[in-house]
Amino acid sequence: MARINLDHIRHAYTPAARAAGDYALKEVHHEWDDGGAYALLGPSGCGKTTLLNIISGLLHPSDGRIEFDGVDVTTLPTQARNIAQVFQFPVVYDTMTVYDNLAFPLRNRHVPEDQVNKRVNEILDMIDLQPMAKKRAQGLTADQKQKISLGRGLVRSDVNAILFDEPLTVIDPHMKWVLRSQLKRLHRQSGFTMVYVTHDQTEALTFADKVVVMYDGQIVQIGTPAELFERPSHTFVGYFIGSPGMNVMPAKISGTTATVGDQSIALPGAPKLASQSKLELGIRPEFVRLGREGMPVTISKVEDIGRQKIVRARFCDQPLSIVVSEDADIPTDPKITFDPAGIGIFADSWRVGLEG
Ligand SMILES: Nc1ncnc2c1ncn2[C@@H]1O[C@H](COP(=O)(O)OP(=O)(O)OP(=O)(O)O)[C@@H](O)[C@H]1O
Repeated sequence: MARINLDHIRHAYTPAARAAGDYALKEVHHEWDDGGAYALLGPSGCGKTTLLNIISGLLHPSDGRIEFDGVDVTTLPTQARNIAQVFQFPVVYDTMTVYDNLAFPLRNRHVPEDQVNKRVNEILDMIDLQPMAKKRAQGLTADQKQKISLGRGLVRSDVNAILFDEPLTVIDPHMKWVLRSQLKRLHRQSGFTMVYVTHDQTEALTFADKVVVMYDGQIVQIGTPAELFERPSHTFVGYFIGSPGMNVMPAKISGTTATVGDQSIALPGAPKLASQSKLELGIRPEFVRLGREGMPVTISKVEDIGRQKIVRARFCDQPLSIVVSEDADIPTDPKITFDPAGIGIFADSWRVGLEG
């Protein structure tokens, strides 16, 4: 397993790149722990695959260096990086049996046959394909084939890292849940360094210890699922993580008071603002309290989602979502307050600290 050091990496697909906007991947400078489970999460086109391909060696970055355990691998081809990869669509040898497909990476490295047998059987149990071990891969369904691809990615125990590129896309929803939990368990048992690309927040949050949120070619935050929820560093993280996402509204700040429309909101401290910039107040729907006291809102819709209700409202001419418990009373003259612990102030989309 390896520690992965991304040292001032940038990548542009156009050779004459100059401006920041020319780069599909803007500067990335991070060190990822040996044995960590990282999910690269973000919308289509934000640069996840570009970063993954730089780690795997399919792509050489325009600038910067990449190291595995302190060894510079920036210009090494994929084969020389000792990694396993699982792609979005199955890559299997149709004429081989399921067993032989899984054994292939081990036999290729001359692992003794008794160890091959032990390891392949462990993986067959894990991906639930033991009954099909002797069948040729040819007649299998797409999700069975993808399970073989996943198994092949996991079968070796001597790799630097395992890279997954949206590996559960073709898997049916129930099996997706099962495989996600198994991957998590396997990560805990094995201590592999894993990097998992997805645009699905549930996949990222259940799989990863650390979620790497990407937006517009940048990493906007690396954090545990709880950190991303409680302290989003960027408004994008606020509304991409969580359902519904964080409420973000334009605000004016004076000392420890934020003003939204004609309403004044007391802050737990004065924001440390450097210069005039676009200022916003962010608050997750779970931290908005609905009752008979506070600031007036107009409710447009109440959605019952089982144990909770989502109240869609307007506050100072801005859309506002509120999460309340399923048995909560919805007042006829609704008012809201903001839990100070849940308020964030953002300048040019980035969270600013509060004094005190
Ligand atoms: N081979 C290429 N040549 C030119 N531009 C590319 C190439 N590959 C990707 N891009 C561009 O680079 C940016 C980042 O793409 P990338 O595939 O890394 O994003 P992504 O987050 O993985 O998206 P998706 O989830 O859709 O795969 C996009 O604007 C994309 O159009």
